[in-house]
Amino acid sequence: MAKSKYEYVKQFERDDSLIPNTWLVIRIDGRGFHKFSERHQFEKPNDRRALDLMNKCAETVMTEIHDIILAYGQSDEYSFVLKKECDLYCRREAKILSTIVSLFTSNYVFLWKSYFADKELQYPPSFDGRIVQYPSDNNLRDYLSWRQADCHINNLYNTCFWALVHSGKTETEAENILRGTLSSDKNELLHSLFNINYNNIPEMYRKGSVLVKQEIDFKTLNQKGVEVIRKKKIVTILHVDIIQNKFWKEHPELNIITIT
Ligand SMILES: Nc1nc2c(ncn2[C@@H]2O[C@H](COP(=O)(O)OP(=O)(O)OP(=O)(O)O)[C@@H](O)[C@H]2O)c(=O)[nH]1
Ligand SMILES: [Mg+2]
Ligand SMILES: [Mg+2]
Repeated sequence: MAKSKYEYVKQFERDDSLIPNTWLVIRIDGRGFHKFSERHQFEKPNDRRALDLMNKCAETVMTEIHDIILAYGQSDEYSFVLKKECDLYCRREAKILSTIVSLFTSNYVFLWKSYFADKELQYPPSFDGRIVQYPSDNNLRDYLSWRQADCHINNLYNTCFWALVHSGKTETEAENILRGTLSSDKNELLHSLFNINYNNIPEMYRKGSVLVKQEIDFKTLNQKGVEVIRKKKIVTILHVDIIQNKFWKEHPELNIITIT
């Protein structure tokens, strides 16, 4: 068929292919979730239902996009890791990013009622997203360590802050008490004032959520009606340390080199 005279407009499109053989990390983050969490009366500092909803959305994304090998989530953010050799959409950045962000967001709205049966969604939430390429396994591990350390620092601070506020301090007073304190001071404050042992707080709040795929055997019937065993990958959720080597050694399928 002859080309239409309009087709030249395709020349204006940019090549946004990501470079080959690099880990791809897609991080999405709730837009204005400070306000969103207030409007929906999320529990402070951690709302289990809100986090469970985030985890379910991530699980759906991971199940749908086969190239995602690992995901890590905390607060209103999720990071998805695509394997180095991934050729999804010929590694075109906009296609990969927009698919993951929209799939996550539509699931968030679609599944809202299953997690918040008693709360109407007040307005449509949105998520931003970016893709970062990491050339080495260590870069990828440092990225994930950075996010998990961020989860820990924020959670320790927020746990102290809301314990102080719930005990009658104003938000300004709580801020002043916590200004300049070290982790050890915060642990001590929780223990001495509120009899809270920080290590007993649920691991999901302290460590965030790690999603991996596990291969399992399942029984099914083939075309002749004979029972056969097939393999399939299911997404498993963990709340574990991903900074130390232990996790990476326990998951050789992720193909991350661990230096002992
Ligand atoms: N109460 C409560 N709030 C939460 C929870 N998880 C996330 N949030 C809120 O979401 C915010 C997420 O932080 P950011 O992503 O840095 O801030 P943001 O308001 O989403 O702003 P942008 O991401 O820049 O659009 C936190 O500061 C909290 O206010 C939760 O479990 N409970
Ligand atoms: Mg946000
Ligand atoms: Mg955030």
